[in-house]
Amino acid sequence: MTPIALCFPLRERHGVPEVLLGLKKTGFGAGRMVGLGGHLEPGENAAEAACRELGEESGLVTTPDDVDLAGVVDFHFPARPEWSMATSLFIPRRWSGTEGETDEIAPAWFPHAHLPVAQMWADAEHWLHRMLAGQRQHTVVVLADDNTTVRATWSVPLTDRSPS
Ligand SMILES: Nc1[nH]c(=O)nc2c1ncn2[C@H]1C[C@H](O)[C@@H](COP(=O)(O)OP(=O)(O)OP(=O)(O)O)O1
Repeated sequence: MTPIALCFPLRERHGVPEVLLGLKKTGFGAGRMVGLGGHLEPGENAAEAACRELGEESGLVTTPDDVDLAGVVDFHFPARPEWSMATSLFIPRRWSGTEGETDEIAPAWFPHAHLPVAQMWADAEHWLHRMLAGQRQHTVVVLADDNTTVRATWSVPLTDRSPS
């Protein structure tokens, strides 16, 4: 399983909670709306990677001391095992800067109640809403052989012993 770290800035606009996602323009999952983030670099932990990737993909700046682990999702692609990922989800408590589009991704804010589900991976509904509701869970997603639809998924509360 390749370790991946994602970072989900949250804000409130006119009393409506919003999350920052990004339209992926290149690489794995191009054309989909995803969490900002990516692979860990050698020597990096997941929180460090989440902060670095947030900066590279959106321009927002935060630090590992300012992010909280909000969940873990394992994406299993049995038909393409090399795509399988162990994903740590982080929510930053604070950040600086203004988000902007990069060559890789176009960030955009979405109200929690109006996530762009049609543009997202089909499994996102199984874990993203719960994470946004404050539930810290370890979710396992098994993709079907089309590498797109969901064959199975389950979640357990995140414990200190869950991988991150
Ligand atoms: N089943 C799935 N459900 C989901 O919601 N997001 C998924 C997913 N499978 C992959 N992703 C997302 C998470 C992350 O945003 C992205 C994979 O990480 P990366 O952006 O790192 O990939 P790339 O190879 O394009 O980029 P680099 O890490 O910069 O090399 O795909």
